[in-house]
Amino acid sequence: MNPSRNHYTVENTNLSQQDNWLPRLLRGSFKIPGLKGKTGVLFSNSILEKFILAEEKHDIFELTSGKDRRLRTFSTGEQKKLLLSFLLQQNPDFIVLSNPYEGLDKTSVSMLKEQLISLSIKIPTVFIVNRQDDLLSITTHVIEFNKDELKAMIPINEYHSKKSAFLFDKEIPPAITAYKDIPEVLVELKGVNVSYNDIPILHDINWSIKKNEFWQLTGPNGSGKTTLLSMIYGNNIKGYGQEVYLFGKKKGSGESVWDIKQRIGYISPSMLELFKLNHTVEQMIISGFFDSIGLYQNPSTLQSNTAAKWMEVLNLSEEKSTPFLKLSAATQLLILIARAMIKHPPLLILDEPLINADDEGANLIIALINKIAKESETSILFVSHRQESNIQTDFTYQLCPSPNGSVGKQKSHLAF
Ligand SMILES: Nc1ncnc2c1ncn2[C@@H]1O[C@H](COP(=O)(O)OP(=O)(O)OP(=O)(O)O)[C@@H](O)[C@H]1O
Repeated sequence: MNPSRNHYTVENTNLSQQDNWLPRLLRGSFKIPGLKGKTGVLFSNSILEKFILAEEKHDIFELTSGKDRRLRTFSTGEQKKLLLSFLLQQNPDFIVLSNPYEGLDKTSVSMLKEQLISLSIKIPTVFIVNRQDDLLSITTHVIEFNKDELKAMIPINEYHSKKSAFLFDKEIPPAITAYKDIPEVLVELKGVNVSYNDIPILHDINWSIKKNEFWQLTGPNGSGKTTLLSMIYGNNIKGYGQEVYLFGKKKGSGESVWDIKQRIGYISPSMLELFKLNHTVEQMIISGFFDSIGLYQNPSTLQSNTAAKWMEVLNLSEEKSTPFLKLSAATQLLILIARAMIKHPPLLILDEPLINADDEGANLIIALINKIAKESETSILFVSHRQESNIQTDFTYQLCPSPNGSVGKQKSHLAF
C-alpha cells in the first residue's frame, strides 16, 4: 500500500445532514489531503436506486447493459458489484462509499472488503459508515462534518467512538381494540417452490408462524428472503396456486389486500420514502389507527392518549410536535414501529429494519423490538441478512442455498 495515501471514514450520526456536505466533498471542495481539487464518485444505496429507477422509467440500462434482466431483480450483492465496476470504469480520482456493506451478508461483506482494500492501493477512499463494526482497517483519519463545514479530521489512533445507553423503561400501551377470528396459525407455507426463468430460488418451503412467536428470517444475499416475504405480504404472482395460507385462508382465494394489510404491520426502511408530508411525530403515530400514510381524520381521545403513551415509551414526548422528517433515520424507524404497533396487529413484519441505522440507533430499534415481543401478543417476523447478537428471537428460519433452490432450516432458541 502507498504509505502516504490517506483513507477516510466519516463519522455519520445523522444521515439527513449528508446533503449539506456530500456534494462538496465529491467536488473536492474541502481541504482534505488527497481529495482537494479532485473529483470523486459515490457508491451508495441511493445511487443504486437511481439506476433502478432510470431503468424502470426511462429504459436506460447502464449497469445491466449486456444482461437480460433488470437491475431490480438482482440480489443486493449482485447489484452492488455491478455498481462498483461501473463507477470504477469512470476512472475517478477517489471514491466515496456510503454504507457499502448495508444489505450484504457476511461472505459478500468479506468479498467487498477485499475488493476495497485492493482498490485503496490505487485511489483514496472515503467511507461513510453508521456501524463501528464496519470501520475498515485501511482508515487513516476519521472526519466529522457540521452542516456543510469540515469540523474535524482525527487520526485514527486518536479516535474514540461514542456510544449511548438509553433504555426503554415504560411498558408499551395495551391494545384498545381487539382483532376477531385470528387463528392459532397466522402464516403457513406448504411445499412452496419458486423459480425465475427456470432457475430454482426456493425449494420445498414448509414453514408456519403461530400466534405470539418471534422469528428471524435469515440467509445470504440472493437466497430468496425477499421472494419468500413477497409470498406472505406482497403480491408476488408466484404465490398464487401454491399452498400459502394467511390467517387460515389460502392466498389468492378472495381476501383483499386491505384485509391482509389490516392484520399485518409491515416496516422497511424503504417505506420512509412514502412519508414526505410535513407531519408531526404525534400525527405519524396516530395515523397508525387509520392505516393511512397521512392523518386525515380526527382521532378520539382514547386514540390520542394511546399515542401519547407510545411517545413516552420512545422518550419522544417532548418531540410530539417536531416534524417527523427532521428526525434521524433510526428515530423515524422507531416511530414507524410504534405507528404499526398502535393497533397491536396479529403479525408485525420488520424487513431489514437496521439498514441505515448507526450503532446507537440499531441498539434502540433492537431494544424496542425485543420489548414488543415480551409485552404484546403480536407475532414478529424480523428479516435480516446480518446476525444481530442482541435480538432475542424464539426461532430462526434460515434459507440455505442449494442447486435446487434454497431450502429452509428451522432452529428454536427457546430454553425448555
Ligand atoms: N423477477 C425476477 N426475475 C429473475 N430473477 C429474480 C427475480 N427476482 C429475484 N430474482 C433472483 O432470485 C434470487 C433471490 O432474490 P431475493 O431478492 O429474494 O434474495 P434475498 O435473499 O432477498 O437477497 P438480498 O439479501 O440480497 O436482498 C436472486 O438471485 C435474484 O437475482
